[in-house]
Amino acid sequence: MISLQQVGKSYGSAKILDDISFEVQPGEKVSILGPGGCGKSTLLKLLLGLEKPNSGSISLLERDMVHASENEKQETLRRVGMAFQQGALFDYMTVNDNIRFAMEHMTDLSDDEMEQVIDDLLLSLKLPRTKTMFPYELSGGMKRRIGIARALATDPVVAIFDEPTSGLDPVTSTIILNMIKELGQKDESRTLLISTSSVEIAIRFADRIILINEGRVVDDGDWRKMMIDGDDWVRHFLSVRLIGIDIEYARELGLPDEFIKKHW
Ligand SMILES: Nc1ncnc2c1ncn2[C@@H]1O[C@H](COP(=O)(O)OP(=O)(O)OP(=O)(O)O)[C@@H](O)[C@H]1O
Repeated sequence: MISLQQVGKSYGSAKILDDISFEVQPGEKVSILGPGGCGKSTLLKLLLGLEKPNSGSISLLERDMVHASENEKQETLRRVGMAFQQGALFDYMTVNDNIRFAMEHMTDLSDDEMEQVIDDLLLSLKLPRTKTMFPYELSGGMKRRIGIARALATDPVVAIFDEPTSGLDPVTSTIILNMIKELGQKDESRTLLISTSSVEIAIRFADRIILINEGRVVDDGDWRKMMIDGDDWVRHFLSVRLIGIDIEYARELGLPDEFIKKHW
């Protein structure tokens, strides 16, 4: 489904990604976690073929994204939903037209079918009244939700969300996180990837975390295991942001007993 092998990327003399390798199987839910500036967005851009790596191979839905032509990439991206952090909506289009634009380009739905999908999505987001509004009339959280709705409107096999909750308040973050999770639960075969610098968001989203630091994969697997068995940096990175949260919430998140006993 997704495979990166020994991928490296530099901008000028700055090495941004180094020897990145991992695979994601169909239906997997994965959080790509790492501190700000560690290279997460760059990694997603490479995966989507929006940028080229300096070395290594990248395959998405069986397509070699390094050597594919623009047409071949577009063909593959028709089956992929994506919402980037700065994934701005088109300012001059209404919410309806923003979502419709994606569907017109990426699906073969009829006008009526598109209308139905948009109405259903906006209803499930509790944003039906935004349909005829322009982006400048929406709050930051609403725009983000519409951006995610747009990524989902095409019913993608793989959906990729870059920092879906950054800069949003906890309540809006939870709404968005649940929205993406529900999407996975509705169709278990759908592969979902998010990137985030929030440990809490990462572990709430998926069991599997690919942990990146300074452009390298430092750990990959179940976060509960990482909390106990990871190296010093991994354990520190995961714990420092969680220690001190309410103990009930710590249990709700599913933090391992051993971890709770040690830190609370
Ligand atoms: N086009 C570019 N030219 C030069 N440097 C770049 C370019 N794009 C990204 N970088 C640099 O690459 C590094 C990684 O950036 P990237 O946006 O991938 O990280 P990130 O982990 O997504 O960070 P954040 O969570 O803050 O968005 C940063 O130091 C950034 O300045």
